[in-house]
Amino acid sequence: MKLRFAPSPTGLIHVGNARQAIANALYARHYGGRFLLRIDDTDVARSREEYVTALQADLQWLGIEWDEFVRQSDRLDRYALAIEHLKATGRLYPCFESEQELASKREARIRARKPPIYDRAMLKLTPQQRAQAEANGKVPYWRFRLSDRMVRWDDMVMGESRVKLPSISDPVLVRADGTVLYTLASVVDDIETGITHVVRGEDHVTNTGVQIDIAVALGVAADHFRFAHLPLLLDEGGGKLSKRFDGLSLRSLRQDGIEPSAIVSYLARLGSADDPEPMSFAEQAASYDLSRVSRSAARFDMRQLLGLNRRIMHTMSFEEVRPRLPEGATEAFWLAVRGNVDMIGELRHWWDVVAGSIVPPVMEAQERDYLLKAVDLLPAEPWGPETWKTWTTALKEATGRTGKALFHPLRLSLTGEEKGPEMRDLLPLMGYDRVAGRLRIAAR
Ligand SMILES: Nc1ncnc2c1ncn2[C@@H]1O[C@H](COP(=O)(O)OP(=O)(O)OP(=O)(O)O)[C@@H](O)[C@H]1O
Repeated sequence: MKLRFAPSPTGLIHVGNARQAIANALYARHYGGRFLLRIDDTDVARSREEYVTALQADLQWLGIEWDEFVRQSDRLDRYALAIEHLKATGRLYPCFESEQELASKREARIRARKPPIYDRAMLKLTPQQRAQAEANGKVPYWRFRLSDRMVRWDDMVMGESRVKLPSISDPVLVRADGTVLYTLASVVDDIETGITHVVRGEDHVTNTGVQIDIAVALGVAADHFRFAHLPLLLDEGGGKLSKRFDGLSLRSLRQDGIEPSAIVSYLARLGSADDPEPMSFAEQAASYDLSRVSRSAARFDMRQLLGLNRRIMHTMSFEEVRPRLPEGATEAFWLAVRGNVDMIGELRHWWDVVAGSIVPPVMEAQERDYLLKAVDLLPAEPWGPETWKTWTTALKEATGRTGKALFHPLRLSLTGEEKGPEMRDLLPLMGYDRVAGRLRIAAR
């Protein structure tokens, strides 16, 4: 068994792409198969080397390892051989129509209430007409003559699937400049690199019909590959994700401080019958089941991802996170805050709360005396976990305040936040001078 993830290096990969990478890698690991990373860079105008580097780094960050690596741009000679074969067997035919001619033919067909597919006019070209076109300086591009049949396959996610080839235009597989299109390159690669299972997005369903036909023309059986098409992942507003908009790229989630295992755990189970659970890659692989993925589109839910992230962070040791903590942050700080933040990015603020400075909150005038009293009653250092209790008990006795009236003005003055980690843990980290100073500022 061998699977592959085949992104085009045309932008930073997003959570939708990552969902496919994860599905392929987990399925391969689950069955002890191999996993190949293929860079689909036949579109020279849009492919960029920096995105190849970025996507490898992003996948490695997720914990995805590949057994083999190939690039389509290194395999052009293989495609040339396949092109020769398809020409020799009459499946590729030269075309000379311009974009404009094709557009007006399409309009004419729509007006005549016919499906706007290519009319195969060039199939009827005589050798003389072709020679004439070439003598006039025209260079052909090449279309693949699709079979007149229905292609069927048993999709591992979508179930019984079919594509009616006669209702699709014969696809262009070779451009006039001789470059190959993805549709052909992908089939040649899948055959020659020994891919057995093609797991990809639902946007490829029609492609699959065409590619099965091409694969058969290249000499393999119609059921040579098993296919799984996962529904596309939509953004929170129900829109399509794109490599061109950075919003849900792995890079931006990483910069926000989301844990890679939260992303893998979330995407592995998204749209499936099983709730996402924080697990390592190996644990995910052990329980991975493609047949439990739903056929309907899944929507990315940031709150669910953050919920998982929070659970994962809660169990992380100081040693694990140390390199990503603000400079100088101690283990006591990590233990105090880790259960109260959704992502590492939020720690900067809490470090400023205990060791730096914060924007002073605006307090109600009637809290003034209370806050000054709180300064008076601050216990002398050294402070420990019991200091908060000792202090607030003394304040309660001196002022008669209880509950929210007792605690809330203190938390707000000292942290600038309504909620957050336990004050019991934060107070000793802040120290007498910072606490007294903040209370005095808040009382102004
Ligand atoms: N929103 C999405 N949800 C799930 N899978 C997706 C989504 N968008 C793309 N994919 C899948 O990601 C894989 C990599 O494809 P590809 O690199 O062509 O992505 P793409 O985002 O469609 O790229 P481009 O925008 O450059 O065409 C394919 O299996 C594709 O089906």
